[in-house]
Amino acid sequence: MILRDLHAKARQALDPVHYDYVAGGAGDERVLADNERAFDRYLLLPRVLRGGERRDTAVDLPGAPGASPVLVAPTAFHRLLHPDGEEATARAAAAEGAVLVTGTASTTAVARVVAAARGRDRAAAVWFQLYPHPRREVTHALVRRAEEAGCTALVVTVDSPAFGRHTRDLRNGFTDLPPGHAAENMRDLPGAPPGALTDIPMSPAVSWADLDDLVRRTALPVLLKGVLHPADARLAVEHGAAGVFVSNHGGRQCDAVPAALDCLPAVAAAVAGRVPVLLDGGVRRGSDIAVALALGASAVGVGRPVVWGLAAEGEPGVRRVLAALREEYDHTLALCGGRRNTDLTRDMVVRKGGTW
Ligand SMILES: Cc1cc2nc3c(=O)[nH]c(=O)nc-3n(C[C@H](O)[C@H](O)[C@H](O)COP(=O)(O)O)c2cc1C
Ligand SMILES: CCCCC(=O)C(=O)O
Repeated sequence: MILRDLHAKARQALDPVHYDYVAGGAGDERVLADNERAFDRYLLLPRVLRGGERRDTAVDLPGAPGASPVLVAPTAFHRLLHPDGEEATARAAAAEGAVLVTGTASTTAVARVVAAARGRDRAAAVWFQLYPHPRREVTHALVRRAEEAGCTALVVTVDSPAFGRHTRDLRNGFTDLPPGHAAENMRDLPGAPPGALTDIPMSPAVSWADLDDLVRRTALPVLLKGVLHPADARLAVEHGAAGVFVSNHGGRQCDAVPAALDCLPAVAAAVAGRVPVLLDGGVRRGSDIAVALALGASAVGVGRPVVWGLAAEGEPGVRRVLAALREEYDHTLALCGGRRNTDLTRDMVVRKGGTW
């Protein structure tokens, strides 16, 4: 309910073109719709008489011990959506104990984002989402910026060998950031001065060799974001990834893929507990988190709900979103007879209308 209210408020507050940028997806927005709908296809089967007075929902993630199971997924251009921008998001995430995945396409430089988070909680974990650049030296410069800023992991987005065709943006002609906004992490790097959306270049030539190069080059754990095929999940582990995000980019890339949730069980089986599996796409309720964790995720990311909270109310809005999800999840865990996240097991999820 809180999430729905904040979404409505954000819609009122935002320029319709910017609203469409956030809300929209690729193609006919089939995947966008299915990400949320997928959660309606799964139900929880609680266990009884085995809970406890206290619950512990914290999870140990790479570079983020004792984190909330709800992460802030990377979303671009926060200053476009609220004047306090990424720094407000960072303070809110830190206050709620949530890992912030800050993006390459940030309208605030990564050093300032991390400083804002650490100003609120000295132990706050900020991960840097990286779009590998077609020129390796630019990728390396971005990684150095993230390392120097104090990020504790890299999240390499691998579902974007090409820019997504966002139907609403094409219709609205949304190609440039308004004056006064820029992708600050790209500043003073080789390439065009950052102002157009496509100044974050994406390359179909990025390969596993580039991942190997990154893993060799940085001491930070490297996670992959945008893995759907179990064979790729296996390769990711073999190439040294410290975690895998099952994600279809919120329905913004290929509009003919399964819902993220539907890909989770096979990816979790392929990874077989060797590294954490995370999921994003369509998570809107505490029970969605419980279903994802039961199907093999260690934690979930939320994208649009965080942006709606930011656009509607700034830092307090983001806090409300993260707190509501965490509290609802904790309540669901209690109702399922669990004390820890790992008490939610595969057998406690059934398909609607059927059983196992
Ligand atoms: C407005 C917007 C911007 C995004 N920008 C990025 C980005 O820069 N890098 C990235 O890896 N994913 C990006 N994503 C994808 C999110 O990280 C995430 O995968 C997706 O939003 C999750 O789905 P949800 O919005 O249903 O929670 C973006 C998503 C949205 C909605
Ligand atoms: C312009 C950088 C890409 C942002 C993005 O990933 C998205 O809008 O989905």
